[in-house]
Amino acid sequence: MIGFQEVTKQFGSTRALDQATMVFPKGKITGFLGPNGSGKSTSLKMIAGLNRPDSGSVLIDGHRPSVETKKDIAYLPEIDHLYPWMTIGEAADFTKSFYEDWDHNKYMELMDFLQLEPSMPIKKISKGMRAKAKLLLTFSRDAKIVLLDEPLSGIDILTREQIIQTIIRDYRAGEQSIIISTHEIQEIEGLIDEVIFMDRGRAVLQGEAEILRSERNKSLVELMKEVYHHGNF
Ligand SMILES: Nc1ncnc2c1ncn2[C@@H]1O[C@H](COP(=O)(O)OP(=O)(O)OP(=O)(O)O)[C@@H](O)[C@H]1O
Repeated sequence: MIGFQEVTKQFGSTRALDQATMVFPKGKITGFLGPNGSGKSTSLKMIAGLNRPDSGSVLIDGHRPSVETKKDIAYLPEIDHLYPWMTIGEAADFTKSFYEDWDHNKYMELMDFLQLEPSMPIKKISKGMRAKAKLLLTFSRDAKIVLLDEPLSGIDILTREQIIQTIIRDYRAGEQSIIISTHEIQEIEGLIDEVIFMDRGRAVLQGEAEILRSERNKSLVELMKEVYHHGNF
């Protein structure tokens, strides 16, 4: 379980997180939803150990983010972080050198499934292919925690479908925790067990997707519209 307890993070005059309290349950897929600037990327970076709270605490199975917790986390950032001068195969070798949980068989299978080739130069491939290459590197590890920051953003519909299938393909329910940040809930509604809605640096609604749907008799898309258009629920 990953828990945020009253976490605040300020960048200059911008409060990215404002006493955010939320729980990402273990072994589940959590949809981490919210408009631009609501604090999703800041939260994921905090779990990945790339930034620290100004106040409050973040605990991953009871431990503060550290070099040790990083070993169990596969993080797919929103930005295009692949080195353009590498081929996909070189980027894979580079990633592999950092992590003990690299699974070569999974890498080969996913490469085939995503219709990528190790010899493809990153600077020459399309945006959709780069998104798939990022996913390939993330899911070729057997990480206990997978953080996907906007994995579908700016990607065409067929590639989106492939990305969703990749997420479902090897997911180890109960063992692996996946957090997917997005503002496009439609694509992931069928995939997620849990949901957290962020607004202005706070988690404003969270819970099991199925329970929220039945309690409120609404789809998550409708619920999202209600949360963000009226600001109360
Ligand atoms: N390193 C930084 N320096 C300055 N401001 C930052 C930094 N990182 C985030 N912010 C600001 O903090 C706020 C929250 O940003 P964050 O990226 O966490 O939101 P988000 O929900 O992920 O949004 P998006 O969907 O646009 O990525 C924004 O106003 C953003 O501009």
